[in-house]
Amino acid sequence: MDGKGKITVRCKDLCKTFYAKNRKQDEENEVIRNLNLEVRENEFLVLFGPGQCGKTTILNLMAGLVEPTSGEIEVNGKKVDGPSKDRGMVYQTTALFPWMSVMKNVSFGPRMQGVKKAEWKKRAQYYIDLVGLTGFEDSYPVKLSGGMQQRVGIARAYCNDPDVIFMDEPFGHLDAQTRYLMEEEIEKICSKEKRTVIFVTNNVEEAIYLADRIVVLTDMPTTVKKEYMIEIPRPRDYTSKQFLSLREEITQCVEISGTFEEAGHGDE
Ligand SMILES: Nc1ncnc2c1ncn2[C@@H]1O[C@H](COP(=O)(O)OP(=O)(O)OP(=O)(O)O)[C@@H](O)[C@H]1O
Repeated sequence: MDGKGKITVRCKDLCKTFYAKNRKQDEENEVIRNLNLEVRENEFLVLFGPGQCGKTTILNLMAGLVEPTSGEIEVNGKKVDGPSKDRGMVYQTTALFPWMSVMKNVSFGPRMQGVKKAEWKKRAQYYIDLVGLTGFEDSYPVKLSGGMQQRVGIARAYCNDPDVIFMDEPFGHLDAQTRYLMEEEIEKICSKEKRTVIFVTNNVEEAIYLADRIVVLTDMPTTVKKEYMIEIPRPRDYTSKQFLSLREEITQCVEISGTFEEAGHGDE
């Protein structure tokens, strides 16, 4: 990244408070406070922060699934005011349609838009091949491993041809081995199919392995704490000196946020 280029996503003074009514009183949960963020075209941006700081809420706001309390979000210069096919989502649990084959799951978006069969089949096959699932077109999700299901979820997001893809801890439920494999896979896919990706993870190694830039978030109410441009050449070596020293620095940056001190006094 050279810091130039078109901005795909812009969050300006973004705030989100959830209000819940309980029997005794109205409760407020201020999750995001004045978050400012710009994400450039084809950038792989990782949101990294303490547990429960509001990472998923930020993605949901950008995806138009949740409304901000104040502030604005723009995608390609257009105000976000609801979900759109220009914004794809890959979830932690795959959220596939269990009654649909891999082909039908991947092609779901184009089919819903009325794209002709020959075209959606071609497009879906391209992404099925890209994620390494050639031969599994007619399989159903239940027959696939967790890693394979995530591949379907990724192919489905790409097949809709979005401008930006949000990935919410997509490998969080996978075993360590599969997770490493998927990190390599997603890197290959992203270098072949350039897209703006905003990726949430709690795993510092995953963040450094994948990111062009890591945005470290504060505790709740969350905002940007610090940003790191990751300029280590790809594919990255988890054991290199540069990787390890960055891991140390970013881990400390998150720990200093006070999560752990507060956790110690949680029951007082
Ligand atoms: N729809 C909602 N209604 C009320 N509160 C919500 C809602 N969605 C999220 N929250 C609250 O927002 C806070 C942040 O949750 P969120 O899931 O965004 O954090 P996170 O950083 O993604 O968590 P994790 O580290 O577990 O992935 C939590 O206190 C949660 O209870």
